[in-house]
Amino acid sequence: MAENRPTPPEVDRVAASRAAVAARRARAHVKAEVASGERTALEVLAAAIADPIGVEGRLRVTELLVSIPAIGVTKMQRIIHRLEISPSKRLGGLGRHQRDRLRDFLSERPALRHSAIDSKLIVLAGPTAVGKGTVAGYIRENYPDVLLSVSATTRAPRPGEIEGVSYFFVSDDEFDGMIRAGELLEWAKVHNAYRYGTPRGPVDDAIAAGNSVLLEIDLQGARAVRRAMPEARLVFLLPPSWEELVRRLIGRGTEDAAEQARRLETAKLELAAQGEFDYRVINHDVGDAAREVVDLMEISAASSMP
Ligand SMILES: Nc1ncnc2c1ncn2[C@@H]1O[C@H](COP(=O)(O)OP(=O)(O)OP(=O)(O)O)[C@@H](O)[C@H]1O
Ligand SMILES: Nc1nc2c(ncn2[C@@H]2O[C@H](COP(=O)(O)O)[C@@H](O)[C@H]2O)c(=O)[nH]1
Repeated sequence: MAENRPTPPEVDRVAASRAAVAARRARAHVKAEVASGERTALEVLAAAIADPIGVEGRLRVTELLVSIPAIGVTKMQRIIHRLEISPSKRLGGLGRHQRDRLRDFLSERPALRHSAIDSKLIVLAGPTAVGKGTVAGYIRENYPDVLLSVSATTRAPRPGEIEGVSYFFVSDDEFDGMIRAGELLEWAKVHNAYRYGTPRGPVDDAIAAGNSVLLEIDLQGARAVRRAMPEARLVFLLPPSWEELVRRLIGRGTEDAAEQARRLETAKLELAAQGEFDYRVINHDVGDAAREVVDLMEISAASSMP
């Protein structure tokens, strides 16, 4: 059976592919150790410096960074750009200055060791014109530590609304594409009219980085988030009275009479569902309501106010 034996080049190829699999496993093991906190990224960097062609030395900088619980892909890309390190660089192949910059970065940021458990996801819902957008805007202006999710919508911009700040204004086809690509954490057709959805990426990144996130969405969206992320805290914003709600809707003047009537119909259903929420906040005064919502994230105003 000697003729069935692999010829020497084949033996080389088999051995090389086994070695590659073993090396990949070893690198995965190092990443798991960093992710679980068994080893710090600094310790891994030190091992790579001591042995540039060992397991740690073969690890890419990008792989090391995303193993750290507080760092998602977007944040990692920002970090390597700032440290002027190419995404293909392995730890063992870093130049002295790059190595020093990475070491300084890792040692100066103890907060990076915090896990996603520190983050808070707050969902702010409530009937039309209660002031959700106004309160969320106040939080964006005055509490910069809170990430305000920017939704995608198929409705047209209102005067003064800004693309990428108020919403991502997309066509029906683009919205379909986002759903198909799994880019939305939740989405709903609101007031039986247009579709609205929460882009998943920025929310995941913020939570992975230990930051707090606020979603200002409708009741259907709040229910969907509760199913997907049971740790989310659901806040229902209430008007001081029904009459005041109608006054705010009409006073805003952004909908015609038919749309106002449709929204008030939805509002009755939404008000009836307030018992499903973890907290209720009455929007008498915008600043007070915003503070109550932020307090639920346990972010101290002193550290958050500019
Ligand atoms: N505390 C408040 N006191 C008085 N007016 C308010 C208060 N909060 C918001 N408003 C006003 O109420 C109107 C509706 O507010 P806003 O557009 O923020 O509501 P919304 O809940 O986001 O509505 P929708 O769900 O329809 O988008 C706006 O004209 C806003 O200026
Ligand atoms: N389920 C979701 N609802 C959303 C989202 N973004 C906004 N909304 C809600 O839509 C209505 C109407 O908003 P408007 O700006 O047209 O007045 C309001 O209740 C919002 O809270 C979302 O991403 N998902």
